[in-house]
Amino acid sequence: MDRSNVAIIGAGPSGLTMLKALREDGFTVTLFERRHNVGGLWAYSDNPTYTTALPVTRANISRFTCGFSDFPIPDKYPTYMQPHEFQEYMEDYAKHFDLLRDIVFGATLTHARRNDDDTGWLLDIEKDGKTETAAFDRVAFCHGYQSKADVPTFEGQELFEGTIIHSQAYRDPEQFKDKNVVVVGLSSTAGDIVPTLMPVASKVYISHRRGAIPFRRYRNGTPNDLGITWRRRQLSQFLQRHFPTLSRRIADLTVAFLSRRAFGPLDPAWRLEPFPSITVNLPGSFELLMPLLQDGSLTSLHGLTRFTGPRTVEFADGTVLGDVDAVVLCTGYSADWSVVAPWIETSLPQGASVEYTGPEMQRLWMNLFPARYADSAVLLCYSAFGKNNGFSFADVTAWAISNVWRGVEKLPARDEMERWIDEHQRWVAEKCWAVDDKCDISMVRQWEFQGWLHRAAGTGMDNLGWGWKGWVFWWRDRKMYGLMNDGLETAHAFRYFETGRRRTWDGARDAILHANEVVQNMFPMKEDDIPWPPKVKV
Ligand SMILES: Cc1cc2nc3c(=O)[nH]c(=O)nc-3n(C[C@H](O)[C@H](O)[C@H](O)COP(=O)(O)OP(=O)(O)OC[C@H]3O[C@@H](n4cnc5c(N)ncnc54)[C@H](O)[C@@H]3O)c2cc1C
Repeated sequence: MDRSNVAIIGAGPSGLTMLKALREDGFTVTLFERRHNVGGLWAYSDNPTYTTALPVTRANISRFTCGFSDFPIPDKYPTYMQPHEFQEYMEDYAKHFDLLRDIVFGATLTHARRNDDDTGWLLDIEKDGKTETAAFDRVAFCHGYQSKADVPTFEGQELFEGTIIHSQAYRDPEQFKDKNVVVVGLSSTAGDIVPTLMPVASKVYISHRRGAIPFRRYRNGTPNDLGITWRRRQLSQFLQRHFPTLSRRIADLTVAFLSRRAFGPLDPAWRLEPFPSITVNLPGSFELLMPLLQDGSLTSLHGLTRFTGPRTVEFADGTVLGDVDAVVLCTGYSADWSVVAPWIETSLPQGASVEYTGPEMQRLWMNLFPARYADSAVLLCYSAFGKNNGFSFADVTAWAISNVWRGVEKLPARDEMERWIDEHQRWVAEKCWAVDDKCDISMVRQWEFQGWLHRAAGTGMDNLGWGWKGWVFWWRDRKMYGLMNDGLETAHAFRYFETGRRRTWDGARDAILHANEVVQNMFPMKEDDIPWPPKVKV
């Protein structure tokens, strides 16, 4: 195969599935990972510059819908997995498919550039203190869309003599023993960190500019994500496409209703409301944080505006705290573009009907391919908000990319991709900025993205549901038709539909049946039997 020598950066779920898919399709692949193990941010690291899930973090989707497509998550794991369990699962996945032989651990990509005749890539890889340059035909950048800490700067920050750290560097609450701590940002990360601070710190405040949707993992004794089926997903995409305002309204009202029902009345003093729109902001995992607001031990404050002295902090409503020892910034992450900075193109949206004041956006077709180098580079660090569940998204994306590079799936011409990017950026600006001024700019139009993804990947899932081929499948295998459309949305479905196709996995049917059976036997649980969180006060 021509141009078959591919480098992959990062051994998280995206990089692992990319390695597997490309190797199966005949590419020669080398994966560079700066950590010493697989698992991405689920592999705990002490390095304060690496994003890491904390031991207290729990997955926000259940194990039934988030695994790899041909490697079921074993029943020994809890419904909502912990980081070390995900890491172990990925380790087992890598061993099972013999992926480790193509991975170079402890190897950091510092710089990627085109070679002199513009036919391939030169990668500077640092390992054991030495940097060497390696040449590749193609590169898949899977180094994480949450690899860089978003660190705001505040007026008067230089006056402050306490500690200011970003959540990326937060590991041990003991450093905050007996301190007064302000946590900035009301996010899932704050939802993880605040409860670890409470037992050791003297006083903890949470400062936030806007509300947030509190998310509870179980509803009526059943994991929330089990309510999402392939058919409902398609219906929601249809509504989003043809009736965007109505669909946003329905989604927001439903979420507001469910959040209030899950946590009881929300005190205005917590300032969780007004909720941001779920269509541009994900809900927060606050199950451990909510009881702290409810019993008054955690105080909600307006957005932090400036520092005015060695320990003095001022907030948007004029509140001043004069005894602050530390500020923990839970202000989010973005992709680290520094390694690709010299050649990745960025731009501001042009011609949008709203004033866009956000950052420049990377110019990527489908949030994946730089139009100029679509045949030799892909960046999985821009995510696709509202994507398929968990790791199966990485799986399906890897198949689509491999098909493109094998020449099985054709991409549009470059100028068409550029036009799509212009229009996409306008859409993001209008969708986000009309609703909120801080939202995930990695969104894609799901009806368009999912259609392309599944067609390009050859899963056959784009034909399920109401389409003609879906009815043929209904005729052929009614039980599976029902389970794949209206049952659990398992990753294995992506390997079943087009029996006999390249990606079909013989174990898919049994895995789908088994997962549906387990779920039916396990749920709904009685309120007292729900294992996580330990107890929710309502
Ligand atoms: C705290 C937290 C909780 C989350 N919870 C969930 C959840 O519950 N469910 C869910 O689906 N998603 C969750 N996510 C999203 C998470 O990003 C994905 O689950 C997933 O880890 C993304 O996979 P990835 O392979 O794209 O990136 P990552 O997991 O970030 O992996 C990227 C890898 O690239 C390596 N790398 C980075 N730069 C370089 C370099 N220059 N050279 C070499 N290697 C490099 C990193 O060391 C890392 O191993 C969470 C994210 C965070 C931060």
